[in-house]
Amino acid sequence: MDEEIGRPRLVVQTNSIAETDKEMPGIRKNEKISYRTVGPFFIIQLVKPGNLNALEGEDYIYLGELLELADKDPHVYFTVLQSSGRFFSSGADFKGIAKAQGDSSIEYASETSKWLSNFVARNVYVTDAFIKHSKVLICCLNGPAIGMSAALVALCDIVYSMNDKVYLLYPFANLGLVTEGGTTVSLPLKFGVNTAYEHLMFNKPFKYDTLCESGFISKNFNMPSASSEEFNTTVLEELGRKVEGLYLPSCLGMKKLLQSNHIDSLNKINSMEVNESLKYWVDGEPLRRFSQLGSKQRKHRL
Ligand SMILES: CC/C=C/CC(=O)SCCNC(=O)CCNC(=O)[C@H](O)C(C)(C)COP(=O)(O)OP(=O)(O)OC[C@H]1O[C@@H](n2cnc3c(N)ncnc32)[C@H](O)[C@@H]1OP(=O)(O)O
Repeated sequence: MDEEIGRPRLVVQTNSIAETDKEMPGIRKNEKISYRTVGPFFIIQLVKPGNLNALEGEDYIYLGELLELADKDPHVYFTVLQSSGRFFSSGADFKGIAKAQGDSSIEYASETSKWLSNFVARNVYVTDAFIKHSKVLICCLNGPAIGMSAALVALCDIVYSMNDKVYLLYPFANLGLVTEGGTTVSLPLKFGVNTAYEHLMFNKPFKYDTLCESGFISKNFNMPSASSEEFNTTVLEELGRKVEGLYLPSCLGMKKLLQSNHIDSLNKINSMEVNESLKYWVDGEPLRRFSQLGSKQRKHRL
C-alpha cells in the first residue's frame, strides 16, 4: 500500500502462478484455485466454473494452505474469496469422492482408516484454517454455494452478494451426512437456532431473503446482468475505497476480539463433527448417495 499522499493505492503485487511459486516454494499449483495480493487484500479465486467450482479433498486442503499464506503475510489485512461463473461453489466434487472410494493404489487397514485419511483429516484442516484465520475474511458471493463450500462461506466475517439469486444449501440430510465445517455452531449463530434446524433437517436452501433478514449478507451489489468478473472487480474497487485512511492493524485487533466470542465453540465442534461423520462414511451411505447425485438419480430440492 502506498500511503505517501495519505491515500492507500491498490497495487497488484503478484498474480501469476510462476510468481507465486517463486515466493512460496511450499505451495503447489492448483488449476481450480488462483491467488494474488492486491494492496492489503489477499485474493483467492475459484476458477473452475465448468463444474460449478466443485472442489476435491486436495482443493480444500489447498484453500487451507492459502489461508495460512495470507496469515503469515504482514502486508495482508483482508482475505477475499471470489469465484467465477454462475455458482460460487457446488461443494464436494462427487467425482473426487468416487475416486477416493475406487482408488486401489492405496491399501488401507480398514474403512475407518480410509475415511480418516480421505475425509476427517482434510475437513478438520480446512475448517480449522478458516476458524483461526487472523485476517478479515470477506466472501464475494457471485452465486449459490453448497455443502462444505457453503460451510466455509458461513465462517467468513463479511459476505457480499452479486444479486438476489444467491442461496446457501447444506444438503447433509440428503447425502447421509451430518453438519460439518463448523455449521453446527455457525448456522444457529448467524440465522438463529430454529431457522438452522428447519433448513438442516429438511434440506432447505437459505435463500436470499433469509440471508438478508439475518444480516448474513452485508450488502447486495445488485448486479443482475453482470458477469462474476465484473462483480469481483466492483467489490474490490469498493473495498479499496473503504480502507482509505484506516489504520489497518486496528482491523486485525478487532478481528481477534470478535473472533474470541465463538472460537472455543467452533474449535470444539470441528472435532465433534468429523468424528460423528466418520461413522456415516464407514457405513457407506454418503457414498451411495453421492454416486446417485453423480448419475443424476438424486437431486436437491431447490
Ligand atoms: C468431503 C465431503 C464433504 C461433503 C460435503 C459437501 O460438500 S456436500 C455437497 C455436495 N454437492 C452437491 O450436493 C451439489 C451437487 N450438484 C447439484 O446438485 C447440481 O449440479 C446443482 C448445483 C444444483 C446445479 O444444477 P444445474 O442443473 O444448474 O447444473 P448441472 O447439474 O448440470 O451441473 C453443471 C455441471 O457441473 C457438474 N457439477 C455440479 N456439481 C458438482 C459436484 N458437486 N461435483 C462434481 N461435478 C459437479 C455437473 O456434473 C455438470 O457437469 P456436466 O459435465 O455438464 O454434466
